Amino acid sequence: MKLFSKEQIYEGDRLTTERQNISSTDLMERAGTQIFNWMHMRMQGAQVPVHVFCGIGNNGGDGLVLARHLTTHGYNVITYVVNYSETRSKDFLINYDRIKNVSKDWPKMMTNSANFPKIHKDDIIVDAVFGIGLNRPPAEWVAEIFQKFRASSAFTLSIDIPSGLYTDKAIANENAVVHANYTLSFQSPKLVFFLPETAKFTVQWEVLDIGIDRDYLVNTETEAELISKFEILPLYKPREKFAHKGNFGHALIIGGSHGKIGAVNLASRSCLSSGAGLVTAFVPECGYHSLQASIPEVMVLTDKEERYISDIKFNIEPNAIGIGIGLDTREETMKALESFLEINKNNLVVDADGINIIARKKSLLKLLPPQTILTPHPKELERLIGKWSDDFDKLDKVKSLSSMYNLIIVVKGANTVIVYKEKIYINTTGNPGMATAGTGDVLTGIITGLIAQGYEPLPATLFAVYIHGRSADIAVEDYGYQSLIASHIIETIGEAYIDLFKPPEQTTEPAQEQEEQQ
Ligand SMILES: NC(=O)C1=CN([C@@H]2O[C@H](COP(=O)(O)OP(=O)(O)OC[C@H]3O[C@@H](n4cnc5c(N)ncnc54)[C@H](O)[C@@H]3O)[C@@H](O)[C@H]2O)[C@H](O)CC1
Ligand SMILES: [K+]
Repeated sequence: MKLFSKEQIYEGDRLTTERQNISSTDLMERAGTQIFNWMHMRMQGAQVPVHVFCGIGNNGGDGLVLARHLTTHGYNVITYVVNYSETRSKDFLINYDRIKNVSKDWPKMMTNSANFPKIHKDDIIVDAVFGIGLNRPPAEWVAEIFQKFRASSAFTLSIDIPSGLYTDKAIANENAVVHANYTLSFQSPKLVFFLPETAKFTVQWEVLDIGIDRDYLVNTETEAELISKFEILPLYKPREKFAHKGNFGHALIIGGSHGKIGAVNLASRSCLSSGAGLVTAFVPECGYHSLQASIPEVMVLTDKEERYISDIKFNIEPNAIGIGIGLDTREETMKALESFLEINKNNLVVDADGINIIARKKSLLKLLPPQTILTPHPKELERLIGKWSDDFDKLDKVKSLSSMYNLIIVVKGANTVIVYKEKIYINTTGNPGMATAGTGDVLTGIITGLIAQGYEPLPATLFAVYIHGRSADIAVEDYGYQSLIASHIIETIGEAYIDLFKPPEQTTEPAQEQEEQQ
């Protein structure tokens, strides 16, 4: 799913009104009506007090449309105008007039936080104060209103975006943002719903279709994209009946040191389970027996050193190499990695200590082959790009590193982000159970396995991150967050593949909602 920028959304609105020959007021009517339909379907006329807080821009206009429909359908609705500016938008004003026609209770004007109403915890708050047009911090008294929303504990539904969030920059003050239980976002979710510092401001989100011009939506390239089954399925490479193991490549996993052979075990097993035809592990001598005994399918080559890797030499011709897991960063191993990179021409996936070594010696970056994949966790990323001031600064830094060295960078986290040059992909699978030892090794194995069997580096990375998270989502149903371990994720890779071909669960749209949309 494309994540449109603020500018692209405004342009989409403009083109839609032009091509569908409707006014911006009509478009706002659609937007507000969609929110109403959503609520009406769930509330079925319940007389819970609904407090609709409207700003003075178009987000506030949407709120007024909603409040009008709630009123005419007999709901218990109280409307407020958070009058943070006298520069009201045209469509706000039109809808301000319209609501006065349907109710004797005109919207209550708020110019400070002192006259904030009493809101019971079982009431509903609709937040239509700021939309995507926020361009500077809200006034202190407006922030106080947001804090009172939160203090009331009432269910808070934000329209389009929790008020106080920008679409394209970091917030300055967490207290000046609405904490939404649910956000109904028009046409596309906003990037900030997925970034670590701002994801918490909405517990859930949903996209409402307001009929923006199809051609525009299809043909507009976005900087960010959300990756779910819909995007992943077309990347899948089907297998032919007469295929044999030689068709699916040879993957090499290089890593391990005394006490960290398990990392290589995990990566090699996940590499096999992702579908690589052959997998060889290259480890220090001490890893030989445990690997041979625990994974009979994997071939093992060893370094001359017993406890660490000192010289990476092998007589096979792999199609992809995953390197760095459990590697250690001692001097001898650093030298070995450097010598290896100087002659290597193979597709590479670099993880863990492989990244730490490169972070210590940045000149190694230019030895990485084109479209090498780096899979840092937050600390490794910081060693690589330095400290960042906020999520947007982090993305900028990652993008420039990616562009400068032609790298695919997997920024691991709750919503793993894959960056390639100027483009960012946000994964939607995975769960908190994955915050446990070895899950990164499993990911490295899957990416390496996919490249070995013929996936190009970028599709391999997107596919792997998705499958890795999906496997964990399947496994967590049996194990729960606490007891999920990396090995479980490997066991369910097969189910994650099968799941790709299951039809999506049916979402039954009640007829009533459909009718209202027309
Ligand atoms: N396709 C769609 O998604 C549609 C969305 N709609 C809704 O319109 C808003 C965006 O409306 P806009 O008027 O541009 O912005 P806001 O409502 O967020 O209004 C803010 C308004 O106030 C000014 N401003 C910005 N920051 C501040 C501040 N800190 N203090 C005071 N004033 C501020 C700014 O100049 C704006 O004018 C979108 O989110 C949707 O809800 C349409 O209804 C239909 C199509
Ligand atoms: K809002």
